[in-house]
Amino acid sequence: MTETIKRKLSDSSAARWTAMLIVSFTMMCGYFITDVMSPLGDMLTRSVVDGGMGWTPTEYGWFSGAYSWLNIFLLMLLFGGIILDKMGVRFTGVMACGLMVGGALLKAYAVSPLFPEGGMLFGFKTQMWMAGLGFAIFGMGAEICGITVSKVIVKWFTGHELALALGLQVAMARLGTAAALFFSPRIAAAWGGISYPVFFGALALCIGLLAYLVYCVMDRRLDKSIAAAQGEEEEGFKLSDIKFVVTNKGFWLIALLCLMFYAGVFPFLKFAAQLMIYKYGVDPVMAGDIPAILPFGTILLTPLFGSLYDRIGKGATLMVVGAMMLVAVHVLFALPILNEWWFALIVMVLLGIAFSLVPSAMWPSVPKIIPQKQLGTAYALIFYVQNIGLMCVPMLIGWVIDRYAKFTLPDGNVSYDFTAPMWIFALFGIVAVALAFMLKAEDRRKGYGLEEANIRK
Ligand SMILES: C[C@H](NC(=O)[C@@H](N)CCCCN)C(=O)O
Repeated sequence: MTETIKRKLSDSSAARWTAMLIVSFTMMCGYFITDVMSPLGDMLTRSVVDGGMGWTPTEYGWFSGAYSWLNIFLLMLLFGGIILDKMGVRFTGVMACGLMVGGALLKAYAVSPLFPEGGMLFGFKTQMWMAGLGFAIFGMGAEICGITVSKVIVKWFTGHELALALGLQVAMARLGTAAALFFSPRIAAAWGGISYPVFFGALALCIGLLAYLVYCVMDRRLDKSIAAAQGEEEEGFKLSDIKFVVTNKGFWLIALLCLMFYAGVFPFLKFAAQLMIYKYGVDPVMAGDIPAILPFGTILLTPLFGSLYDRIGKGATLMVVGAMMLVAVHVLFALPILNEWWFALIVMVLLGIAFSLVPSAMWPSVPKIIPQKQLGTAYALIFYVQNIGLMCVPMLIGWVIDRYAKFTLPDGNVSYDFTAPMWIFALFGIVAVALAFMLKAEDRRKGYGLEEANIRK
């Protein structure tokens, strides 16, 4: 009797790369909105007479951390992970996109002239609270979308070019960040308002939502082909899965490394434009251009390192090297040397390399530690831990700037000295290095295979 070997849709390379491109496009639009305000920090914190919005650095720090409010306090990321493992990627992805669009629109409204200015609540401007609420709703959608997209890629690429695909997805997301850093101040200056780049991003996100709906059709077909090839459905999520994940030491080392490493990158990006203006003398309209090098560099390097990991392994080593480079970068930014734009550019390129090494190895390492059935929960828990840093670090840095970095020049203008904030960022890097070494040792003990190639020969 001849047995027919049924192929899954994911065995077709055209189908899996198309799926990857579609979901990555949606994520890219999300990343645009995440950083759309980062190069506008100076505009927000300038006084109203100088054409700014008069926010304090502390308010700007709170607003930047608002991305994680609901994820942390309402445990939305954890619920998102459970919803993902229970309801699947189609329902969860569409829900997440809807939240992103709604949140982005609320944020744009809050910083537009339509919002009544002047109110105060708990010592902060109501405008900041409203923009923060929009950003918090958006952040909930963005993080749930992030874990969904990771799961989609693992679903299509396991046994194939997993790290390369995850690397390319991250690269496209970084393109969204780079576009935000580069275009946002230009759109705001050309159209005469901070809300315009945010409205533009919300529109792009609507297209991202439509793209995800197209992906849903592909996903349904993939599920049918999996059922035909395997003859049975995968077992669903159980609450005991959370216990399985949180009792795994390797999982905690990755989660804490993620917290510390990303605390030194994403929150830094929120203040990088101001660092360029006040330490390196860059013109405010071009202040986002040097930080934009960071995501641009990662666009090429993340897939490159991902493919290296796929073919020759060394995932834990890549994370150790990346974390060490993060420390070097922040120390160079902190030291009172070479306050020239070209030096800032070189250091930013180094940060781009570090920011490619760690993510390209970290995200494909999670499925080596946690089985696919619990992957949604595992990614959600890692993002949850990471969000603690994404919320607290901008608040801390904003407060440190207000308290220790702000000074008045002889001509009466306000200026900032970024030495203290940069040493704080370097400290996060040092802890990340220690964690990366511990993960490497744990891998040797438990045999997760982090140093092994991903592609099965
Ligand atoms: C893939 C990974 N994503 C995340 O870390 C998200 N939790 C945070 C997204 C914040 C966007 N500025 C990454 O981007 O490396």
